[in-house]
Amino acid sequence: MSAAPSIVWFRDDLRVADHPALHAAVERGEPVVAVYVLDEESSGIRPLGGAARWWLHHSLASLADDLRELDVKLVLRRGPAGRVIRSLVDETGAGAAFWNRRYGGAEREIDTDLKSSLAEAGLEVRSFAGSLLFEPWTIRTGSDTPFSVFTPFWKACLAADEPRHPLPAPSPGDLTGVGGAHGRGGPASDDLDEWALLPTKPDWAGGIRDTWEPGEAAAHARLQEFLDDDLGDYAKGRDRLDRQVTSRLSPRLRWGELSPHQVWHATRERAAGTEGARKFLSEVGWREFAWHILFHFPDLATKSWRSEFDAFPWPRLKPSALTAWERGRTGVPVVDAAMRELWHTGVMHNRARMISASFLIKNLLIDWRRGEEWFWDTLVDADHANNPFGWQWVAGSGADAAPYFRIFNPELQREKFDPDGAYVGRWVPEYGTDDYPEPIVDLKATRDAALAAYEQVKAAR
Ligand SMILES: Cc1cc2nc3c(=O)[nH]c(=O)nc-3n(C[C@H](O)[C@H](O)[C@H](O)COP(=O)(O)OP(=O)(O)OC[C@H]3O[C@@H](n4cnc5c(N)ncnc54)[C@H](O)[C@@H]3O)c2cc1C
Repeated sequence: MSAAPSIVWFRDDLRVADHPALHAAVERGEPVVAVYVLDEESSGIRPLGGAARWWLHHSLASLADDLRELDVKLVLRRGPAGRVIRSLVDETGAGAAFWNRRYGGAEREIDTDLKSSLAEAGLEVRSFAGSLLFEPWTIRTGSDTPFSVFTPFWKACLAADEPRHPLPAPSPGDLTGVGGAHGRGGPASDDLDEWALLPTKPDWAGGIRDTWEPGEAAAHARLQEFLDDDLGDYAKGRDRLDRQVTSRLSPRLRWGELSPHQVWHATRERAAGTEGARKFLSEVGWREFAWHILFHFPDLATKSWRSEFDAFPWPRLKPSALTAWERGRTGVPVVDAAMRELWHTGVMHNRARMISASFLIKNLLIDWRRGEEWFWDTLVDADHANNPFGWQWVAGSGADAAPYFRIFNPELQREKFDPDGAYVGRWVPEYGTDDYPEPIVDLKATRDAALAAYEQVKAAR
């Protein structure tokens, strides 16, 4: 035995169960250095938004506790990830480095460079599939191209080998940290509090704190609760704004407190063949689809996936309209309810995301990128793929997107999906009183203007 430790680099996989990289370290048998790197410096890395930083803080604290139970200290480091990991290798004399794959463009570049330089230096370096059910390069059309339409994509996924069964969490005694019991003497770590991921002046996170408990244990508890109580209603009830039947697992999947493999198998074991399970897993399939699109089109957050949309004549931005939308003061009640739900809880119901995004793009005629950035900053589940994918889906410029001319009427959406007004009543209690503003735009006139502007996209095709 060489006793040269194994580095396990945690990224968007803040869990100890079904963690293939951690599992590989257990199998290798040497002491483990577990590390998380806050990288806000490498070129092309998108800095996290405020709500995401809040989640990250708490999820890291929870992971550190879980690793401590396994006798391993979570080492926190900050800086360009490639450089940080290389210096940790030098410091610890590591003989191996393991991580679960990332699929964004900049992240892949960092990981590929690092993999080859560490391998050249003689380390055993291995990466694993931990965050997606199907690797993006494995799901291809009959003519060997990536899919651009969801239904055949998901059919191809379902026809592929079933995703692997989740790996167990290591037990106490399976691992030892570098530096003795609980890794106290191991490599130095930053102090999580000093990263200042939590808001202080002002502390706007009260509503988010009341809504969520980040961490792997809470993620599993919610998965079980969803399967017990809500899955049966999911297929019929998932679009209703006034009911809570969706899983609310999106931040768990975003941060990897749960793996999609765990979700897949738990759902199938409980309810395989039911309508609820099929529908729910196909939504998890949309997450796969968004990530596969990002893998093949890394500029998804900034560039139109369908390039003819570059011709869209966005008018000059009216900052007051953008601010009214962000603050939930547009005078359109379902949009305002959605935007206030987002600000207060750090998430928004999927249908509300579609309605509020459509309103921004097609009634306020504001570029989808402005909306995407606001969601990026305010969502606890702000996801590199799902967020820009969702925005481009609504804008019409994305893969398998809603046709541009299909413009949501927020009033009809409210009647259909919040029939008793419970959702609007909860978030916009002053609706119907003199304190509530008049709509900032005329829905019909702005819809017509949006359709007229769209003619230029059609001409560019
Ligand atoms: C404009 C817009 C922006 C969005 N931004 C994000 C984002 O930043 N992060 C994010 O996770 N989702 C995003 N979505 C997708 C979707 O709204 C959320 O995943 C969903 O509302 C999360 O709630 P849930 O966990 O209860 O979903 P459930 O209905 O229980 O679905 C289970 C899981 O499937 C995945 N999923 C469900 N719907 C979608 C979808 N349409 N696209 C991709 N994956 C999906 C999620 O991981 C979700 O947790 C966005 C959608 C739109 C229209």
